[in-house]
Amino acid sequence: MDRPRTDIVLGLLREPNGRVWAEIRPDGKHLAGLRAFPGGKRRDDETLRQALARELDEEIGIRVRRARRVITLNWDYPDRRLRLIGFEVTDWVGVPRSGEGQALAAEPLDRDARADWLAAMPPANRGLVNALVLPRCLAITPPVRADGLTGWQARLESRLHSLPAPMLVNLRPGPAVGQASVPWPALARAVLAAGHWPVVNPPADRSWPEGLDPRVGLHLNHARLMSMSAGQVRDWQARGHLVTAAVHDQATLERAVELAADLVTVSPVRATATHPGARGMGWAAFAELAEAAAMPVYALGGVVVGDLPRIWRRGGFGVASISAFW
Ligand SMILES: Nc1nc2c([nH]c(=O)n2[C@@H]2O[C@H](COP(=O)(O)OP(=O)(O)OP(=O)(O)O)[C@@H](O)[C@H]2O)c(=O)[nH]1
Repeated sequence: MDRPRTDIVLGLLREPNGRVWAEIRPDGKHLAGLRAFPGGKRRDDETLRQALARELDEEIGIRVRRARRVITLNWDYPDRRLRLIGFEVTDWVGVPRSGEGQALAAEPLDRDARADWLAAMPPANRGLVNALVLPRCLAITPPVRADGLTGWQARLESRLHSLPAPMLVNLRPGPAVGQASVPWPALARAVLAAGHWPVVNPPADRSWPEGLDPRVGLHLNHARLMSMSAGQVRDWQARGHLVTAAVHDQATLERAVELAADLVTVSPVRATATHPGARGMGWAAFAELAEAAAMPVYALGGVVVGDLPRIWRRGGFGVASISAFW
């Protein structure tokens, strides 16, 4: 039988100016020399929040006043099986200071600083960093209609300015238009100019991100998720691209975890008008997939922004939709 997981509570302390506190793991400890969030093991007699309060008091001398759980992820090291529980802490008493001799500093963390943080932290922390920078809403564009790409692009550009920024915007003109005719760089620029975070579907030749703005994310649909090599995905991520993936079941989730996708959509949660005939998996199945994920999970399929509290209760992170946003 698998060894039980050890719960690790982590404080993601965010200052009002957007800086986030992190320490350098001290010599002699697991992951020594890497940047890490303050926190540690939950004791058997503690709740998660009690453990968070104790760890942050002991380690950096602060008293937590407001914290919300933003992500939980399972991570296996060769010698230990962990469950990392990240709490975003936005109000506390005291100034964080090193209580255990570790270097401690608050650094900016936003979309542009994301890649530097990921490079400095252990791979396990990718999901935690992403949970601090990703918007909760992912708007997927509807496909091109009878009026063609020009009408679609005009509708997109006008809508972008009325969507509350920032959002993730997944550009999907759909199969009716040839990849070659889609003006991807111009579309991505329009999304960026409106303050959002563009995500595109790379064509099959896979060499495409050459020269692409690193702020543009790349989406792996089912076919790409199953065929893409981990090395290719790592290469995109090393250039700063966010990599998103479509998950429908345990097998596709395992593949997304293997490729270390930055976020996944899980669908269809409910039956939707855009995919007639597809039955929703329901919230219990969604929760099971969210629990096994190592990255932020967006519910997709018949969900709306008002479902966010329900999504959070089931271990999800955000909401993805076509019809809720267009
Ligand atoms: N504090 C902290 N630990 C992390 C992070 N990411 C991550 O994988 N871990 C792992 O989570 C565990 C944290 O537990 P800990 O800090 O109480 O454990 P430790 O090994 O330092 O102390 P120990 O000597 O009591 O075993 C370690 O195995 C650590 O490598 C992180 O961002 N912060």
